[in-house]
Amino acid sequence: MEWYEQKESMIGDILRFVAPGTPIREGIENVLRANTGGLIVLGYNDKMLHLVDGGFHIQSDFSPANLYELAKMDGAIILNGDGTEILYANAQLMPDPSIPSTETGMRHRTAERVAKQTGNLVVAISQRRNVITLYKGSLRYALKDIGVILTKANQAMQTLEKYKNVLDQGITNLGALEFEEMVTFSEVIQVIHRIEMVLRIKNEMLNYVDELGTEGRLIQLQLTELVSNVEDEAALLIKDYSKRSDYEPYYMLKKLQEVNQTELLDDAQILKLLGYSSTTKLEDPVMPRGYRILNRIPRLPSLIVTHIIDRFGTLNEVVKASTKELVVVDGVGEVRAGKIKEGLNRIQEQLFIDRNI
Ligand SMILES: Nc1ncnc2c1ncn2[C@@H]1O[C@H](COP(=O)(O)OP(=O)(O)OP(=O)(O)O)[C@@H](O)[C@H]1O
Repeated sequence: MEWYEQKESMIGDILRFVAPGTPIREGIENVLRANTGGLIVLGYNDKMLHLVDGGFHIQSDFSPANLYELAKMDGAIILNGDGTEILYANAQLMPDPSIPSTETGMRHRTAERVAKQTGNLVVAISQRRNVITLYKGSLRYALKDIGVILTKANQAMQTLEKYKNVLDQGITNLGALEFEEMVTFSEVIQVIHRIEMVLRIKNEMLNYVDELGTEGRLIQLQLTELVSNVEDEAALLIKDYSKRSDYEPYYMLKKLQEVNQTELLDDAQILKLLGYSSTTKLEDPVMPRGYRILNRIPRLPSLIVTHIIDRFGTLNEVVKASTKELVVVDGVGEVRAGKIKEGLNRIQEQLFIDRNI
């Protein structure tokens, strides 16, 4: 995993752990409302042992109400790693003061240092500023107000819908051109750009969904409905046009998204990833293998699609093939060959109706 993926997945784990609907979050919200402030450490391991001073040993089951009561005392509360037990309260934490901290207040400085020193999740609930800050290792994350995230998530959803429509139209247009043998790299790359845009917003939304917990269920449903097939479609597109046999399509999709994380997409980079040389021009023609279109034929198993493409090489050769020629392929009999021809005709007709170029 790349560092930012690790970071992303760690943030995701943490956000799910403290998401609305969990007992931990309910406890934290209680402390926030009570205006007492709080410092909560999750996990009591060897590293913690050395930096805890004083406090009461409690050893009780975690409940939001217990947390609330204990937060009235000064000092830190220490829970077990999964937050099901309260181990200590009123503890003084003494992390290594030489660990750098960007925080100003003592509570937050301590939280940041303890997180860095122990790797545990530490939650600081500010008394004066009404904010919850999470620390784990060197990660810092300020939880936002649920209303604010909901608004952002809904805005992102609208943007996503727009981009998804644009992508769908691009895919339709590309399909129509494929049947006409008129595809150039330019159209392929345009569709890849659009896929990247959609996936980028989708990833942003997944963070909101994590952070919203039970409050985000509706958004999660909408998100799944809207983009669940985008990655599969993208993988087929890559299989249609990639020249590389060393990359598996989903791996390549990830690679494309990595480029996306750090810099803006660049046509030449995409061409290179797809295995084309630097002399390839955008206006050069290119033939699809046919994975995308053939996979749309009802009840045609993808293994047979692969056999067909192995035999014919490109979509256009498949389209031109007679029923007799199709029957030669492993797993294709008379009936199936007829269905393939019929399916291709129907898909082509529909694409020609839906295209807008
Ligand atoms: N080392 C520590 N161990 C345990 N608790 C601490 C430690 N340092 C500070 N606290 C707790 O934090 C409280 C507030 O400290 P301080 O005002 O300096 O923090 P802060 O980061 O500015 O937080 P806030 O925004 O809540 O004021 C202290 O009263 C104490 O309960």
